[in-house]
Amino acid sequence: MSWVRDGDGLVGWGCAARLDTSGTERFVEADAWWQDWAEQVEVHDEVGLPGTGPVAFTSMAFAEEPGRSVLVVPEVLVGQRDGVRWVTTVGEPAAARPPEPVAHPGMVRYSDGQLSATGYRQAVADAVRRMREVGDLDKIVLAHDLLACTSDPLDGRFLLNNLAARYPSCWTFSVDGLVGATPELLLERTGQLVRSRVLAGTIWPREGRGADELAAELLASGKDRSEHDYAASSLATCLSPFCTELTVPEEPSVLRLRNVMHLASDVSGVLSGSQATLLRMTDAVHPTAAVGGTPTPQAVKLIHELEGMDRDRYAGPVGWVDARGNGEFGVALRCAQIQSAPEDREGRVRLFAGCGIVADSDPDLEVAEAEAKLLPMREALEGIA
Ligand SMILES: C=C(O[C@H]1C=CC=C(C(=O)O)[C@@H]1O)C(=O)O
Repeated sequence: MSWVRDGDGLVGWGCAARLDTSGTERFVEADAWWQDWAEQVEVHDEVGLPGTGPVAFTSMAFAEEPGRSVLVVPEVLVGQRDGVRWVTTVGEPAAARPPEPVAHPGMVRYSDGQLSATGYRQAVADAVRRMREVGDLDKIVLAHDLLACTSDPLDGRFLLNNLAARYPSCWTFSVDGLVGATPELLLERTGQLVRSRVLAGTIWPREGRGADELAAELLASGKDRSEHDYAASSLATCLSPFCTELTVPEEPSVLRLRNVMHLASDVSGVLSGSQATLLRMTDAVHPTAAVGGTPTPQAVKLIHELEGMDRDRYAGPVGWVDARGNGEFGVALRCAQIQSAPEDREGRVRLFAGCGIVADSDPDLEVAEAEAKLLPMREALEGIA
């Protein structure tokens, strides 16, 4: 299990406690379980920072149905934050074995997942037609998947090392086989402060175009600005009832990554005295219009109809919570679900990528954008340095 950004973060192993849950009440159940569990343990914490003491790595399903959500409390946790390092153990962990060396997964073969690129193009075209003809939807985020098989066993650490090296500003995560490097922070809580990095609106490298030129084009694109505004306002609307102050930038900035650039809004707030926990607040803001759409209920319903696939935990909240209520949740993007067991002779993994669609989206460009968003995971699998 891990959650690492720029070398800081948490890495855990072993399982001291675990909850599997699903359905509409998954966040409520997860929250109650974690609070109960944390109340019953005796904690000796000499460090007192966010992420010290017991921590539950968390990965929630995107949708109410189907989907499974999981919380895992590792037996051993190693943390680092601003030059401070710590180790947390829960109970009497089994004697540590020296870690196995990380092996290359060999050759990679790709095949269609539950929704092929052609099916995805059609789903986007259908959504655009519906937006233009019916007019009950302003934005929808549609995704598709891709299967990859590796000729040798697949070790999640191989992917994590590559992602963390190539995308240091992203949050590189691994929870129960869901591995990725997300640039999008759904919600971070540190004491009474909350923070979010909303992303929506994307441009990707094109022949003969410099980075500054691309960034300027993205900022000037009305289509991307409207995609972004829906996402930022969905987050702000759902978060503001919990806050006495909430600051949303008037204009987005550009986040530059090696595969894509995004319009970004860094939102920050101060919580009111309410007892809302991070998991309850996450329940309130998920799914933002960066992964759902506007209005949310119509968009989520149409996602199910048009994609016809199970997103599982892709685009759901992923991260960690500690026993004091601090924690970080990213949006599980640029990720893959490892389906093979570590002892399997071949690896099997399901990759995901999606795009925000508005009435003037072009289905061919959305297919190309999803390709660009699949690159980090494909290159990590192929071991491209
Ligand atoms: C849904 C994804 O990206 C979201 C986050 C950033 C930009 C997005 C966009 O421009 O469409 C998406 O809203 C994904 O990477 O699968």
